[in-house]
Amino acid sequence: MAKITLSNLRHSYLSNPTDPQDYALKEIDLDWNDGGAYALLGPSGCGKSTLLNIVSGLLTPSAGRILFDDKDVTNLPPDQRNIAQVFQFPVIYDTMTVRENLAFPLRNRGVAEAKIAERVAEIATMLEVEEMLDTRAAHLSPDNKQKISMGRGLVRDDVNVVMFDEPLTVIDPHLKWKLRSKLKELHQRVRATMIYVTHDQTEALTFADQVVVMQEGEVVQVGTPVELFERPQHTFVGHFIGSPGMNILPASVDDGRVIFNGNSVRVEGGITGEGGVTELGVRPEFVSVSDTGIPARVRKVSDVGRHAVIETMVGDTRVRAVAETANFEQGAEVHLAFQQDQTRLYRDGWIATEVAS
Ligand SMILES: Nc1ncnc2c1ncn2[C@@H]1O[C@H](COP(=O)(O)OP(=O)(O)OP(=O)(O)O)[C@@H](O)[C@H]1O
Repeated sequence: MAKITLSNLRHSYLSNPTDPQDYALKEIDLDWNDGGAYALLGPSGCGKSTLLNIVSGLLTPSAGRILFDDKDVTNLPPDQRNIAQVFQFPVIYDTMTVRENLAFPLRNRGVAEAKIAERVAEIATMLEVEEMLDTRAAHLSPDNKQKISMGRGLVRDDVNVVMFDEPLTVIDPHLKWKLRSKLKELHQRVRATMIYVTHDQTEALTFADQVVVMQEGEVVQVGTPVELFERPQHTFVGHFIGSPGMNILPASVDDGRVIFNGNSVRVEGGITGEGGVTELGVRPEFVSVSDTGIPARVRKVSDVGRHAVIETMVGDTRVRAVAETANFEQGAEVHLAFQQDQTRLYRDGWIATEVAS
């Protein structure tokens, strides 16, 4: 397995790009460590597939370099990069048995039969598909087909990286969580460098130790699931991660004080930078409905099981709070309190407060 470095990477599908908007990837600098579990997370069109195709060698970037273990592979074709890929739809041979399918990538490279048998048995045990080994792939359910497709991606132990491109798309929702946790377990066992591409936050946060969040061709944050939740570096991350996402509220800064709808709000620490569009960010989990604080009116209450989401209006701005009970009347006049150490200021989307020391 290898460490992967993306250095000053940019890509445009246009022949004469001039504007930043002409680039599908704007400027990417990333290090993926040997043996790490990474996710590339972002909405449709943010550049995930472009980045994946550059790593696999299907696409040559307009600028920048890709290194595997510090060796420049930017101009190497895909077959010389030694990468395993698992796609959205299962790639298996229907006429072969599961055993033959799993053995295929090894047989193709002339691996000795004894070693193939050993490795196929190992992967089959990990995937819990031993009893299917002699079944023809055509007879498998879609989720089992995708499991075997994953097995084919994992069976070689000499690849630089295993890349998963939205691998759970075809899986029934009630089976998704099973395969999701299976993949996490597989990573812990094989310790290969793995990159998992998805637009689904749950899949990314379950699988990865480090999540790379992308928006409009840019990386907006690289962090652990906890870091992305607790301290979004950009309002996009706050909004995109969490359910419901972070409250992003229009605010102004007046003589060092942050004002939201005429109310002074205390933020986590010192304010940095100047100018720009200023907004407050506070997750619903850190907003409480209380007797004192910012006056608000309850608009809607949704009981979502273990807790309730209280949607309130502060003037014309919607603010959501997570509460233990759904015991609030629609239209009721209430007050909101923001937990100070979880309340941040953003300027032009980027975080502009420091953690209090
Ligand atoms: N072959 C292409 N030619 C021109 N533009 C392209 C091409 N492929 C992608 N793009 C554009 O590049 C940008 C990034 O697309 P990309 O497919 O990498 O995003 P994505 O995050 O993988 O989205 P999705 O999940 O929908 O595949 C988009 O604006 C897209 O329209």
